[in-house]
Amino acid sequence: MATLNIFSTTDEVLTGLADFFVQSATEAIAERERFTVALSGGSSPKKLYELLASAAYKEQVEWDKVYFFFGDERNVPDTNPDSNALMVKKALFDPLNIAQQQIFKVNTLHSPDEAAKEYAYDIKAFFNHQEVVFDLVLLGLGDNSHTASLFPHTDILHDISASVEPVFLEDQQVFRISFTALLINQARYIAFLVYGQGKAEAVHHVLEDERNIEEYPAQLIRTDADVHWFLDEPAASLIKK
Ligand SMILES: O=C1O[C@H](COP(=O)(O)O)[C@@H](O)[C@H](O)[C@H]1O
Repeated sequence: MATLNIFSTTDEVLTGLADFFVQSATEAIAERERFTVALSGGSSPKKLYELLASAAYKEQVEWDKVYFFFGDERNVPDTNPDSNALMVKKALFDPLNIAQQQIFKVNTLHSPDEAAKEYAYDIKAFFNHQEVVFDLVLLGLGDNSHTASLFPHTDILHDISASVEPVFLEDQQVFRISFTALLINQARYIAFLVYGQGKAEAVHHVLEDERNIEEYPAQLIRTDADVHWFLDEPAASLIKK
């Protein structure tokens, strides 16, 4: 069973996850002298990144030993307001002066297919072509139960490689580039950040409904105790068990 951490307020959720990030980083650096983390995008995590860059947290992590990746990216230039890379640059990388060689971004100047292949290669090369095991993968949850860019009824849900793939979203007529579920599931720790009443139904479907990955893709993510959900009470309000 995944570990559920439920807090009263959004600020408490963010602090809970920031503390978990620090703990995971400290453990990884002590054991392997580096911390590899795949970041999530979208609307929810910006506040987490700002918190990690704040005075309260910035001295708690050896940032020069942290290597950053992106679990998914929009197929837009990294100057576009929709870019996950731009959001993280403003919220985390620039305030902490993270060196470019610690940041592994998707090259969205290439076609989605090429960008995904190139990113998969860069990741494998970073891990010396051994099994890719991130220390931590951060995830969000869309109100349609997508996570990373594993969207309902897309081909990537059936991908059986631990890799990076392009995803076409028919309803929006846009591409994204995303880790596959298998790549995410190889991580040491996985943490979901989910807050707000608007996410309550998705949380219930993913954690408690019958398995239906076409409708609830986040059910593809493993559910052992090293998968930590950080929720506020509104987002957790439809959890029955
Ligand atoms: O894991 C992720 O989830 C979000 C959905 O989060 P939201 O806060 O925007 O609702 C997703 O779109 C994002 O790209 C991804 O990394």
